[in-house]
Amino acid sequence: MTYTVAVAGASGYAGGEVLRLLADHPEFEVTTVTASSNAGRPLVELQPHLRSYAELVLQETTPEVLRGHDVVFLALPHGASGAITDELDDDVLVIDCGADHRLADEGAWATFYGGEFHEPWAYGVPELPAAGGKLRDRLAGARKIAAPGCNASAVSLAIAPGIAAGIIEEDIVAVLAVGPSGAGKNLKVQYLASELLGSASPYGVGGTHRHVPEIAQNLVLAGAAAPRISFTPVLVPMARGILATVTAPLKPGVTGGQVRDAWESAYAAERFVQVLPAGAWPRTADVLGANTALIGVTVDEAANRVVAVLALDNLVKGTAGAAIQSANIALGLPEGTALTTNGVAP
Ligand SMILES: NC(=O)C1=CN([C@@H]2O[C@H](COP(=O)(O)OP(=O)(O)OC[C@H]3O[C@@H](n4cnc5c(N)ncnc54)[C@H](OP(=O)(O)O)[C@@H]3O)[C@@H](O)[C@H]2O)C=CC1
Ligand SMILES: CC(=O)N[C@@H](CCC(=O)OP(=O)(O)O)C(=O)O
Repeated sequence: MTYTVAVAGASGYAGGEVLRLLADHPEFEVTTVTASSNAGRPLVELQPHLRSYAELVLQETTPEVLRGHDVVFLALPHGASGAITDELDDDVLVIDCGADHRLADEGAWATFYGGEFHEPWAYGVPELPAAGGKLRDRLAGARKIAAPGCNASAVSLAIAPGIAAGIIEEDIVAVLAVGPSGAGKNLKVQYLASELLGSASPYGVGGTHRHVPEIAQNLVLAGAAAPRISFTPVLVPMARGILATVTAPLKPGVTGGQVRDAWESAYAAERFVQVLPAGAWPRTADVLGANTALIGVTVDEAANRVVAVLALDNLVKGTAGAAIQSANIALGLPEGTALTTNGVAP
């Protein structure tokens, strides 16, 4: 069967990546692409690397334009999708790459985002441990899916095995090296090459970053009671990629062997989340363009902390790949359709 697909926000980074991956999807046919200020322009003017879509012209992002498709991917700024999703039919599969349908806690939404609150949807990180199973179970048959924040998925996937196994304290410290494409095609001065190159620049420091409540929500799903999360992202000069270093204290008596077992068993059956052999550490260069998250894990004996290091591509496993993987699950298609574990190197 062929599903007709609309991609809203197709002139942006996340929408562009959805399109790049969907070009290899045998069951999805993209018939409509939309934008805002760039509506009316040919898609390839904005996305010159997407040659297979040469015939498509960006339309306005309205419910009327998006209606009539089997699947709609929304890659709009947060706050812009809620009004549109309210107008689409219940049986249409909608995957929102923005934050509007991620949080269940209205208070957290008001604190970290503000504006109108929208109901939470099934969360698009299939491999996350949740209540003895995986979030994948909640995506099967879903028609409304919230794709994750890229930093939130990196931190959550890195540390959730320790929470699910009950072997770490709920006192998480995460420091991330992140590429500027996570911020979208943003014209802010801090994303200029002259500001980024040759520097590492922290932002969202001190518990203020919007992904803190999203990570907490994920870890509660994995079995935490009231996790404390210290989260510090650092912009570094690489176009895309996240390297998350996440640590937490071990509960008394927990051994290195138990840690390795917890991480390996959590992801043993997963194709897109892989735990590296002891002593091996992931690099962002190994996951660029791939839907893979790679994890290295060890115990720092002197500090009595587990140290998990995870690399993913913010635009693939952190957004567009997660969105497509989740859509595949929702429709009962092979989960990895149009997705690869192979990166682009060097
Ligand atoms: N970049 C990343 O790594 C990740 C992004 N996301 C999320 O994906 C979404 C898109 O992000 P990203 O692609 O990075 O952002 P971009 O800024 O690159 O793209 C934004 C897109 O939305 C369109 N747009 C802007 N304003 C409006 C509006 N008011 N109504 C409708 N469309 C509008 C733009 O159109 P035009 O070009 O015409 O202005 C463009 O197509 C965001 O919610 C983001 O948080 C999630 C995880 C990771
Ligand atoms: C470099 C940079 O600014 N990155 C973004 C990542 C955004 C993301 O993951 O998406 P959502 O906004 O949809 O949550 C940030 O840290 O906010």
